[in-house]
Amino acid sequence: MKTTLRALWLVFATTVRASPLQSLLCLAETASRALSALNPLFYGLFASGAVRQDAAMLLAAVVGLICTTAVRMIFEIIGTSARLRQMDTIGFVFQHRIAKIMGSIETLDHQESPALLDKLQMFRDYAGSLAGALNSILGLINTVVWSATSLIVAITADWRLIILVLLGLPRILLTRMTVRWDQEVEDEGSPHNRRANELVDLCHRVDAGAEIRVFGLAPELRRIIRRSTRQWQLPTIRKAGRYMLVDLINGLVYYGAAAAVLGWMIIDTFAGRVDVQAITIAITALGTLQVMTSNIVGTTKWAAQSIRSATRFVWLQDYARTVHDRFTGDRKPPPKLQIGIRFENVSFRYAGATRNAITDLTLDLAPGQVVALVGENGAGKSTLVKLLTGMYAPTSGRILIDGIDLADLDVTAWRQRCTGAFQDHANFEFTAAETVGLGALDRMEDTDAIKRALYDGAGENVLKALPNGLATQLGTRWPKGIGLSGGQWQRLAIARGMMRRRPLLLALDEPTSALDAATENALFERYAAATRETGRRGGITLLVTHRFSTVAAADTVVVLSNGQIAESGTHTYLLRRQGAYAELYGLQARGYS
Ligand SMILES: Nc1ncnc2c1ncn2[C@@H]1O[C@H](COP(=O)(O)OP(=O)(O)OP(=O)(O)O)[C@@H](O)[C@H]1O
Repeated sequence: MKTTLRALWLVFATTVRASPLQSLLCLAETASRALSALNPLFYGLFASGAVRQDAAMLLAAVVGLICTTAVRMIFEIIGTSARLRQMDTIGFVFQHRIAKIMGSIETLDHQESPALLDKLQMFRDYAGSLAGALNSILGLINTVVWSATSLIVAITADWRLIILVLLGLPRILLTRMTVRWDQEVEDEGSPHNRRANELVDLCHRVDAGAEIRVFGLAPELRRIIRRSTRQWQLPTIRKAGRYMLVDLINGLVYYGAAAAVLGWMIIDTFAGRVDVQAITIAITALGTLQVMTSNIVGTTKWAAQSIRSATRFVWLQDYARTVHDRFTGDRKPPPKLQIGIRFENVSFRYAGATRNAITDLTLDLAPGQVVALVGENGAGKSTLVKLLTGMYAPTSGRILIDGIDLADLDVTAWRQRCTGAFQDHANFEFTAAETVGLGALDRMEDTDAIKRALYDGAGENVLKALPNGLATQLGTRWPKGIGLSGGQWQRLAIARGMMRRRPLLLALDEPTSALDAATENALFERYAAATRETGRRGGITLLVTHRFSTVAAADTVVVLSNGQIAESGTHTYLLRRQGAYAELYGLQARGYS
């Protein structure tokens, strides 16, 4: 209930604040529509005036009808245009706010957890109704006012019309049930809709294009998309059948009863017990009462849909706030690391996973050290990097940055002191200068800094190959855009990581996987230089790699296995120890010889 009230307030406050004039005009239109409920009264007056040949009654009825119709029409024209403009404005306001919230969520859970993704999909599917939310609520208020007026007009004409009103009640009461059905349909359909959308997206993605063609996946993908779309729509189709049945039964009962009541009134009219004004109002009110029920049902469902969307918006706000409160402290990172970084009994399990990715891991990283993390696929190397950059919080244990729990640090400030290149780096399709410069927004225009970062990331050859140098647009999907190889993109990503000059943490998560041997060598020499600089400033370089040629130069090598430390020490120590590291090293050395 509290959430619903917050949702209503959100809709009201956002809409009125963003478009006050349009809100006022929409309200005026709503009020004017309620006037049409008086029409049966004027028809009755007209009929009575005609029978009695009373010119004053006739005139009053005609003036009344013209006035209500004219006022309603004028406000309808103004209101429709105001509503359309308002929906545009509010749609934009909400889109902007959604993008802002999504961009501000500090962690990655919402991009990986199926339950959260389904919820977000549902939110996106119905977010459009937020734009018309205030209007839907005004529509409901209008219907209620109009219905109340119609009821009073009908009942004062003849008490028997109460029977018809009562017959409309079950349908109105059933609305509660149908609103619940709507909610169920949305919940049930959303995972299938998400799957269909993602697969359609996959079909358009360049990186999936080759495999889709080589493996002839198109028909299979089409089949899954069709099936998912059917599963998404099936609840709606089933629901439509149920609605039709409910409406049919209600309609039959209502019109059966209406015929009986009307017949009864006609008999009374002929017997002189009911006057012509009352029977005219009754006949006009018959349709009105049926429309009234449909309107109440329709506008309630529309308003309920809008409130559901607004409630989901509130949920998104709360989710972002909870993540913020849980993951962001207010302490600032130190200017220079004195003690270093400590993983203290850290365990971590991904949302929905059945086992830990990291289990009870304790590890000290001293300031100025180059630490290499090695281990088989799935050992937990990238997870450690993500924990260290605050993308997730440990399930248990702590990560201490110079003695301060990462949970107590302002994560944005901490990230500003981190840099690196990531295994699943992004290919930002901007100009080459921007693609690299994004690594330090405050120096995006600094060409010398960008060139230096390119040098440090062994990316100067990429620059030489670009027709317009740093001004070259990257990505063939854009006019005059240039296509790059995987290795070239990777070198730009590394250069981006080199833009930040004084990081406390330089995290390089398999930065050379797509590079050739010569580039890799050049890169390592420059890493060493960058690392020395990072080290002088008390920074730590964490290098995740499968290539042991790099590992030998590290101060400490940590071998991970199943989310735990199998062994650690210098390269020489580990070779002497003849454990897992020595075995892996030997295997790779034999592979290259
Ligand atoms: N987003 C995720 N959700 C659930 N489980 C995940 C997720 N990412 C990784 N895992 C699991 O966590 C474990 C550690 O994965 P991680 O990516 O850290 O390994 P890694 O050592 O970096 O592997 P690789 O060398 O292949 O990159 C694996 O068992 C993996 O299946």
